[in-house]
Amino acid sequence: MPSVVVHRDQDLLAKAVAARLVTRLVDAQSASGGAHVVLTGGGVGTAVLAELAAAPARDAVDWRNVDIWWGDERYLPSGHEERNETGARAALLDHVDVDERRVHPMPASDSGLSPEDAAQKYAEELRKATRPGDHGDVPSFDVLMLGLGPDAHVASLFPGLPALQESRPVVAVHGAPKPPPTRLSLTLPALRTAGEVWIIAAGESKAKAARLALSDADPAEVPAAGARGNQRTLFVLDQAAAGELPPDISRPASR
Ligand SMILES: O=C(O)[C@H](O)[C@@H](O)[C@H](O)[C@H](O)COP(=O)(O)O
Repeated sequence: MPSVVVHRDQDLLAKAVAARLVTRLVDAQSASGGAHVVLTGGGVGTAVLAELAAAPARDAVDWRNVDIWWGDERYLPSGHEERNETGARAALLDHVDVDERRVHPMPASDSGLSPEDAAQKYAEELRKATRPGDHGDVPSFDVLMLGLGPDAHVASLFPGLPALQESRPVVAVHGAPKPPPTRLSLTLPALRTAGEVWIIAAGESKAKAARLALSDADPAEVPAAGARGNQRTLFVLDQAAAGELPPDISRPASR
């Protein structure tokens, strides 16, 4: 059963998730010597990274010992301002001492690869990073962050699209309703290899999606309902996004 934490507003939510991420990465590094984190695009996901860059405890994380992945990417040229990688670098990665060999952006459209071949290339990069004890062809991500669309999409898994039926770990997405139409995305099976999945959403426009995502709805129609970690699933919402949840779980953590 997913847990739900509600914060007063979007700004406090981003700060609180940044603090939670520091602790999660430090705990993972202490336990296993390294950490695998999957970043998300979108406004809230990028705001979390910016708050992390500014967080006093930021450098409690050994940034050279973190593998950084993406849950999805817009299929645009490298460096394009709309790429999730571009936003993540500006918000955080350019401000911490990461080991570039362990930063794993999804291929860009100027790679010369078709979206399908780009997806296959990323799947191969994921497979090469697996360690003994991982589940299948994807590393056991310590934490995988997801933004939430008003239609309950996560990553680039949009309701009704074929990507939701995929068993492969990475797919090309065409005809995405959120521009740009061509994207790359981890699939639900790949998301589920994560120890912890955090779904992060703010704003009234996400309230219905959050309610549906917490139900046992069909992931083909409500993709976020299929986004579950194998140890923990956490919804971190602001009060507005929690507005359609029962009072006993939509109580804010702080006023
Ligand atoms: O590439 C993307 O657009 C994101 O991966 C997407 O899944 C995003 O996280 C949600 O659409 C929420 O976006 P907002 O937080 O900006 O509402």
